[in-house]
Amino acid sequence: MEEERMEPPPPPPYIHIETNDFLHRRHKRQKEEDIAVCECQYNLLDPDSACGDRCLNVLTSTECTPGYCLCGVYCKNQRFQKSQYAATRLVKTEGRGWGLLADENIMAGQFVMEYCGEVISWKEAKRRSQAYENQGLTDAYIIYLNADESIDATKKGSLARFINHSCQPNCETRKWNVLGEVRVGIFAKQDIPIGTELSYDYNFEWFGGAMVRCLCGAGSCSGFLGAKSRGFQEATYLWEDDDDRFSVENVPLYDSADDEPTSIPKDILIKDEPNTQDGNNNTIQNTGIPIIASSSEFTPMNVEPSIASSNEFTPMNVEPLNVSSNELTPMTIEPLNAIPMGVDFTQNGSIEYGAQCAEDALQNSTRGVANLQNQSAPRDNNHTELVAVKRRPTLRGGKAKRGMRKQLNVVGICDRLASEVAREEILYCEEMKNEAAAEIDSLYDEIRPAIEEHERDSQDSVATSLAEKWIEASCCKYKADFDLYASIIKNLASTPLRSKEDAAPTEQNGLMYLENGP
Ligand SMILES: C[S@@+](CC[C@H](N)C(=O)[O-])C[C@H]1O[C@@H](n2cnc3c(N)ncnc32)[C@H](O)[C@@H]1O
Repeated sequence: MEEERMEPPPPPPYIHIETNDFLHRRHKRQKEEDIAVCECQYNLLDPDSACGDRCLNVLTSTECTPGYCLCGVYCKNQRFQKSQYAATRLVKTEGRGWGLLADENIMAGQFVMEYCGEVISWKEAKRRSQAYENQGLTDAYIIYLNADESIDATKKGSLARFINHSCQPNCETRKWNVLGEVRVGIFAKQDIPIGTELSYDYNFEWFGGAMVRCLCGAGSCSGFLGAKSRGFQEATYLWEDDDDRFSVENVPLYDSADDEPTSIPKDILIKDEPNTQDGNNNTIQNTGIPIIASSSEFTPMNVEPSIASSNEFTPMNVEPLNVSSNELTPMTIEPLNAIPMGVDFTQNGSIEYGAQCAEDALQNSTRGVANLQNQSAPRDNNHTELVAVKRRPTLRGGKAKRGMRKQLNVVGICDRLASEVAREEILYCEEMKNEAAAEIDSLYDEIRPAIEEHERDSQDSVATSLAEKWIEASCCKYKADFDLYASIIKNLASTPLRSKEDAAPTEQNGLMYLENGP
């Protein structure tokens, strides 16, 4: 007698959508001048002529705009718009909740489906992520869309929300420009036989959530979900003791025999499937479960021999300025601030000269540069006031707020110098320093969005050309600082001084004034 199979409880309800729901802004309307028109012309004898791999729009991950493509109805480059999804089915997995199987043979490069959900701001994503965690939700569905926005498929989403993570995935996410909006698609990285579980690497897309031990079973498994994502690095949480889903004992042992692609024989699937793909905004209620495989018989992941993932992020040292400008180099950039070389103020406002002071300053300056080169280097915020990887306080209007520090009263110093030439030299150096500082400030406005984008979405890097400009401007600023301080020291040491009474500086704007001159 056949043993009765226990039906797993259905997935928690969610609203099924097949286009993104914009919560914090309107859907962009594509302007006519922004429409990219390809040069394809449909040729009956060559189906690929209608916006296949050679189409200029396809090559730039842009979908053709209906009415503007000469191939008309034959255009094959409107897959997001037409929801041309691969056939898939839901399955209950062992230890990883629900997952999605290929329900047809999927070809390498094929568009599998769009990751749809609610488009929310990055701030809201952070808030929601925390709220979900507080509510005890262990499954996280928020992914990055771009520098400022995320897609949350927790309450509303497409079937892509069920695709689990693997450290050796058979799919990947790709961003496409569709009618002026960026949309995230799941694409097959390789041929995927029917019945194989679909997976992609969450590392670069996942916003994070409760820290979850990865059960993908791959030989090169990184141990945790999104282990390389920023969400993971920022995480401070631990999983519940009694949540055996995340316990070490339940991590499946890797056996290379499991590397063979597995598929679920159709006859073990319970055939009672509500159609979750037909149309938008269908609430999937607990009543209808898509085709479900018994968890005990299901060997889900199609694990491949261990090869380093090509999109693995490796922080790089910043090379000298002769790197080709069109190369993209992931890096952390820290704006550099004035570091007095050999001159400093003591608490009572007097100037101190001396080798130790100069050496400290030099060390701090070198440390600032070292931080540019090595992301993991400890940060010394005393001397690197604007640290790109941290959110900084801003003034109204978005301008960076400079840290409160004692300033060199150049005018006061010049007042004490008897020589006009010496005064002019110092004032000239100060002007150079101010120009270099202004250059850094204006460059910071340019580089900040790029840094933030890089920060939030490791796939996007700060362009090397921009990084080069930043490094160059930082070096100029260092040099200008150095020249100014060197000039002050030289002239103070070698030029006659005026008496304090003649020069007595007054206090202005809370600036420290030279009181204890020789
Ligand atoms: C986008 S959801 C995927 C669908 C989910 N399994 C479900 O039942 O709805 C991501 C969540 O699935 C689980 N998950 C995905 N991949 C996993 C893996 N390789 N190991 C363990 N849990 C995984 C984690 O709880 C994660 O937060």
